[in-house]
Amino acid sequence: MSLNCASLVFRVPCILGQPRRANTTKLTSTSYVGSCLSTHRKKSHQNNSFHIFSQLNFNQNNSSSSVMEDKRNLVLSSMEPEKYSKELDVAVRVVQMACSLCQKVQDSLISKTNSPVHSKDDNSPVTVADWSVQAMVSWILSESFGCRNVSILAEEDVQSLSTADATGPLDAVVKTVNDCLIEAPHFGLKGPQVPLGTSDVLEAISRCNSTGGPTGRFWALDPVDGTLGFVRGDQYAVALALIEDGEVVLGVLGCPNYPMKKEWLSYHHRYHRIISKLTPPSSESWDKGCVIYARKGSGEAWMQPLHQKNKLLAWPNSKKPVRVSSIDNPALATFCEPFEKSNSSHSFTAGLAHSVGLRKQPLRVYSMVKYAAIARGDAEIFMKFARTGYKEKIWDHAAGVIIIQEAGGVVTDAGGSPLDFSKGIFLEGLDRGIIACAGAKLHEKIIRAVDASWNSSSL
Ligand SMILES: Nc1ncnc2c1ncn2[C@@H]1O[C@H](COP(=O)(O)OS(=O)(=O)O)[C@@H](OP(=O)(O)O)[C@H]1O
Repeated sequence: MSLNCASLVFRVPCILGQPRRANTTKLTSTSYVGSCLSTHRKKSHQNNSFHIFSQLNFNQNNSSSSVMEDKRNLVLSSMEPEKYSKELDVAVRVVQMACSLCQKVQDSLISKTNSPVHSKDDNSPVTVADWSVQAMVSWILSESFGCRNVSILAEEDVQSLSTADATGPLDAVVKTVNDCLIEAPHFGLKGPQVPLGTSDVLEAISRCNSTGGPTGRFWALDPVDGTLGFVRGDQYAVALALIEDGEVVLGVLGCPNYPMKKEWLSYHHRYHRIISKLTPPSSESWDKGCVIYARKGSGEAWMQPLHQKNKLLAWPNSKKPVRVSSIDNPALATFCEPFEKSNSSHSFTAGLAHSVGLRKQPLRVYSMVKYAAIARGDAEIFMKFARTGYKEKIWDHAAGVIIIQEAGGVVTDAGGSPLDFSKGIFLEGLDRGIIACAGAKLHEKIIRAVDASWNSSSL
């Protein structure tokens, strides 16, 4: 694995870990501004330390040896790579690989040469891509950090794939995983020396058996988020987050069909495909798809284009910063919500939208691409109100939440409390729904409207 360290050598450690907010704390505009200020302070700290480093070099010849030793120690301690830099490097590369894998499977699904759609016990469609991404990510993370150091909580379980009537899908998964891993060097990662066998693939999937919790470190993976969008040829995402002691510290979101023209988000992806076929390829290689990522406490979120076939992944050279929109006028704001009304009450959000003065039609998009849209500044609000009794899973939100927060936005439950990733697989204690906004002003308006509508309905 070639870790890109060039940019790290002269950088000082970024102070991670903002003070943990108690789960009962409501997020207000003041706490939001507070988090922006702490980010600013961290940046000043970085600049100061860089200054100290230059100063020490300049004075070196005039110093006594013991003073020089002290200074050298000071410099060495400030040259430590940023925390989680290797984890972020590997996570971005492996999500790039996963996007490439998914694109191939989705293309074959659309061309109908074979049909990789299968049914899980709960009748939701699950694809070869789900299992293959999970196996591939699990294998790469284990190789990069050592099996014993990697704990993964992921969506797919191995049982349905290892039964006798699943030999067709299993063979397809093994082939898909190996076809993907052979490309690992293009992504700056090391693949296996010999192709993985069936038992290796099953083992990689079954290794993702973490149950999360408040202590220790684990990865949360949704191999293909928005399965319905995926099988319909529309939006979906690959989501990978690193959670440490109950806090999300890294988030990486691959969005292979994210259109570069934001208006196209509201069109069915079929339209994008037809137009792409009708128009000759332009010199603009970045026409759709991106990987977005953020590290806790950095105050920054980034996106990069999808890896180009047969090229070496140029990362982080190709990254661009993303920032939430500055629109705080509800009449100009775009709000997104789940595509399926069974996943979120469209009528309730329509009422809320009306009461806070949102005027635009809702943008219904599958998967965590909605989080990406807020982080990139293409939409201002995301609301999800699942039916009573449904428990949100952490892999459906962890990566998106940290990316929006570091891009300058606010994410809470509908009562204004932060989402709690420390309670295992589910977002326990979630109050009614999830609200993500580009800014504190819009967020407060929506929280107030939710409260008002709840109170009036209980009268
Ligand atoms: N009943 C119900 N209510 C709420 N949420 C549910 C429900 N059932 C499933 N899920 C989870 O929602 C994930 C898809 O959420 P989205 O916001 O992407 O919805 S939608 O696909 O746009 O309709 C979906 O993710 P995937 O399974 O990865 O597709 C599920 O984790």
